[in-house]
Amino acid sequence: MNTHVENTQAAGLEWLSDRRPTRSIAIAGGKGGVGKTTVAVNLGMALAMGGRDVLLLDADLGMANIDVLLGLQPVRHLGHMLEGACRIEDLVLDAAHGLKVIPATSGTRRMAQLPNIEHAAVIRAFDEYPLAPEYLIVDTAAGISDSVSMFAAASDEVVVVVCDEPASLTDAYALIKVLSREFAVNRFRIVANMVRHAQEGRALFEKLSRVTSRFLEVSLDFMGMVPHDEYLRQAIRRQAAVVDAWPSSRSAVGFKNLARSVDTWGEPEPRVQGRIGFFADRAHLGGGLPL
Ligand SMILES: Nc1ncnc2c1ncn2[C@@H]1O[C@H](COP(=O)(O)OP(=O)(O)OP(=O)(O)O)[C@@H](O)[C@H]1O
Repeated sequence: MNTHVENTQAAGLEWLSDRRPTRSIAIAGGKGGVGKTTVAVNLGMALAMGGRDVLLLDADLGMANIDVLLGLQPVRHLGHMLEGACRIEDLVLDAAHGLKVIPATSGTRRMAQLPNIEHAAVIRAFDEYPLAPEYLIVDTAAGISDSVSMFAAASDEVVVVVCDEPASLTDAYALIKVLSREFAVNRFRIVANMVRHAQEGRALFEKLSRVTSRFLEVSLDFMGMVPHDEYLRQAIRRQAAVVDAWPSSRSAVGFKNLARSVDTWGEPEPRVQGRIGFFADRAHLGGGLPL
């Protein structure tokens, strides 16, 4: 049996169909610590275990930690590419199940405070990326800095992670407001993380929806929820994604459901004219997605 089929069956993710054109998905949240990186890593890994070709970009520049979470040892990071020392494809690391990772760096003030022209250079670098993945998952930083806004606005989809804390909802609202008013992003997918029971996830989504529908011209879709799960911490200690280390745990099941939902999304919204985007030069990929 080939590895691709084995991975899919082992993960209980038999949704596979034909190869997809590239879709970029930013994972954001406003507030720190709501689980953006956890969602990015496990969603990426679940899709990879389902046989999808996934590239995970650590865009939490300056406080990056995807490499640590997945036990990878980067030699170079995005800073080296910006200095012209290497190309974007030279940064790619191989994680389990074929998941590919582009690391950033941690503890570097220059990377945390890049000017917008360099954020744009990171996004444009993907135009030259030789093998377009089916999914590019972009883990963004906390807050509503220019970096977060630019990476989110450059993606086909924006996933907003929330949890049951008042500051999480107010920060998620602030992020959605900035992205809609200043960057014309008008569709958001909401993930409720660390939920204690199913009603809590829905209730969080509905609370956020009520406020956005009153004050903003945006559409919010409930993407799903991930339970609070101690196995996640154990997976972190093992430097592995929980979907890989404990595929039957509560959180792993939640992440796999998120991955299934991603794989059923329809066409992305057409890109706003003139805005830079990941894989904007997609004509050569034959994907036929609107630019
Ligand atoms: N569903 C969950 N169950 C239990 N713990 C979780 C869950 N999701 C995230 N965590 C834990 O919460 C902490 C914060 O998660 P994470 O680093 O993914 O958040 P973040 O939003 O990316 O943070 P930052 O804003 O600092 O980048 C981590 O210790 C993580 O293991």
